[in-house]
Amino acid sequence: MIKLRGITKAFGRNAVLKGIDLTVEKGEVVAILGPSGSGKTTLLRCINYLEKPSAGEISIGEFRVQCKKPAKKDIQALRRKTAMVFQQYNLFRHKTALENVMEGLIVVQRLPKQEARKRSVELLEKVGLGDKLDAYPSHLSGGQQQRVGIARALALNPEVILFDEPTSALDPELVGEVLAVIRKIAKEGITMIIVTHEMGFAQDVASHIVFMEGGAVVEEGPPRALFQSPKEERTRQFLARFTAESAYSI
Ligand SMILES: Nc1ncnc2c1ncn2[C@@H]1O[C@H](COP(=O)(O)OP(=O)(O)OP(=O)(O)O)[C@@H](O)[C@H]1O
Repeated sequence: MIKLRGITKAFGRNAVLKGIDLTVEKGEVVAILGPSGSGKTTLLRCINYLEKPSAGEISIGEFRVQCKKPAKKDIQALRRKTAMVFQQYNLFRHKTALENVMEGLIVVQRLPKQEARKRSVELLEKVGLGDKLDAYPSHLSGGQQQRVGIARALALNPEVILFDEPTSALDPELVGEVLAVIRKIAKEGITMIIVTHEMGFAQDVASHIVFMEGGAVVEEGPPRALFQSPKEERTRQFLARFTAESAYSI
């Protein structure tokens, strides 16, 4: 189980996270929704210390970090327990798909090269890229690069995978293939926190939805309740805006 308590983050005078509490059960898929600038990405980045929270506490199982004064070893441990899938993929440009996935297994998990290779091939096959092992990122579509990013995150065998708007950099026709892979691994019981603007996907895949605005959690609950009968006016307005926009784009 993952527990965030009182996560606070400011950039200068801009208070971006105002004491976030969140509990994610093992195997749960949590989608974080909210308007642009509400702090969704910052929250995700705080969970694996790509951003340093100003205050709060992060627990993953028995492991606990006090964010104000974390020990260096605790930050390293936190990073090993969490893997991030980035909006812009963040692959090594000069490494092949296979080498990108192997990297974490060799450097972080210290697996022997042959073992790392075998596991990476399996993971790339799992995300449908068994025929692209030796391709460099520049020869892969955005959707394929993101699937390498997902294989790389899975390779680390983390307690939770953090997805930061995994499809928002993709051309519309490539979104489906990435969402299909995320759907597939969600069914395997991997704990995930997904920041997304894909409402249909969130509704479909997530077991729990969190709606954020202005650096705070406004409302959270199961998808059905939150989408069909939101309690808060701000959630209602946000969802109504999205529904109107998608109707317009059709
Ligand atoms: N590195 C940074 N330095 C200064 N301000 C930042 C930094 N990163 C984010 N912010 C600010 O924090 C606020 C929240 O940004 P964040 O990216 O977390 O929002 P978001 O909800 O993920 O938005 P979007 O849906 O547009 O990605 C914004 O006001 C943003 O300008």
